[in-house]
Amino acid sequence: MVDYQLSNSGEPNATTPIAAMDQVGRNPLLLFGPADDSKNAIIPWRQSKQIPDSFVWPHADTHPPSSSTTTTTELLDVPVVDLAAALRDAAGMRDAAAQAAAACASHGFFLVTGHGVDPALARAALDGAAGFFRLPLATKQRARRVTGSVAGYAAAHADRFAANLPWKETLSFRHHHDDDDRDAVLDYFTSTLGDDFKPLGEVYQEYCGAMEAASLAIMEVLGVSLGVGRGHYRDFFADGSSVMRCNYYPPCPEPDRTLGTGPHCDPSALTLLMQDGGVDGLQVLVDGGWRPVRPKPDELVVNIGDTFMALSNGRYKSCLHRAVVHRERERRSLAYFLCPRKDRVVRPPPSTTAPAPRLYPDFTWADLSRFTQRHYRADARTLDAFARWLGPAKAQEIV
Ligand SMILES: C=C1C[C@]23C[C@H]1CC[C@H]2[C@]1(C)CCC[C@@](C)(C(=O)O)[C@H]1[C@@H]3C(=O)O
Ligand SMILES: O=C(O)CCC(=O)C(=O)O
Ligand SMILES: [Fe+2]
Repeated sequence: MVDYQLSNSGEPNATTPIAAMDQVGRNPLLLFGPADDSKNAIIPWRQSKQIPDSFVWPHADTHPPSSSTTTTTELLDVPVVDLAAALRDAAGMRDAAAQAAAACASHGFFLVTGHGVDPALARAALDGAAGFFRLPLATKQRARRVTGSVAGYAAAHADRFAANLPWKETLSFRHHHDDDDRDAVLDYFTSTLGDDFKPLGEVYQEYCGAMEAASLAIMEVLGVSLGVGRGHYRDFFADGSSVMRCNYYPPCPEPDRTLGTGPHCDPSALTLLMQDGGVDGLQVLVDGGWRPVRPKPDELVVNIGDTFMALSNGRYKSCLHRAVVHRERERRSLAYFLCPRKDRVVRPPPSTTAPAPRLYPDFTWADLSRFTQRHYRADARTLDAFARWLGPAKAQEIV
């Protein structure tokens, strides 16, 4: 357990994380110095009153807009799975598995409580993201994402796409166990951003560990719910190569014409999402309508992704979701994308396929990750497009 009390590293300025001392002695706040929007103003898309054309999304994707008062934007009554109860005894596991099964078979998402993530750690991770995105662009660019890699800082993905740009900045990094690297996240922060970012790297190293532990516990529940036992999926993901992403959605002058994240299914297996302080943004497509999801502060949002849909032979649905933005309010979220080790073969256990036919060919996470980083922008149809991309030879294997 790291102490979130950060040490002062040199003169405080807008690029240097500094400690937030408090009387209690364990204040998780990370402060990066005063917000200085003049430094961020060099991000051209945040300057004018009208959004640039490249940020305008098709009507079909933005409709109904976030400001709409139609009934489709009513909050959803989402099942809440108590993870602590599931791990405590057989009755708790039975209840959790039944709730998860119903949610995953219909729209692919549910909420989780009892996940064991220290609230101070969660606060430090959320505040750390707030501080990072307030930094001058030049500092954030030290971690600039390079083509083909999922890791790095990206402003609107403008380096990758020419149209339908998302109104967001992101910082992503891998959480993996390759070569027994126990501190992959921490090493990423110090090697890309510099030693001043060690405290922030420590926070995210520990946060990723907590997210992984919660994800593996959820995998036990999903294994029970699909009748393949607690260990099947848990073991499959135990040495995973996951991705953590901090999302920042700035206020937007025309929120109804753009999106923070367009309609998509996550290509990964499972997503654990934490949203910051009371600003709605995540919407899930249920029965043809976009429905906002507003968890309580101690709840995580869990989405099934394409890789788990394949691992359950389509019995569990990859969740179709999007994130809307606001005129006055900024919003942050933290997403932990659970992924298998890169070379693991994604193949559903036999009991999920018989008598149903196999729906997707065998693939590795390395292949699907490459597909989304180099060939196809993940959307609502990634898995089908990927199966076609793998080619007829692969398709024949599944008949
Ligand atoms: C493997 C990944 C690709 C994306 C990041 C992770 C998991 C989710 C994917 C993404 C968020 C789905 C929507 C489109 C995307 C381009 C985005 O808006 O960021 C996707 C990510 C990506 O390719 O960077
Ligand atoms: O910010 C959100 O609420 C959702 C983000 C998301 O869907 C993603 O990063 O994949
Ligand atoms: Fe997503």
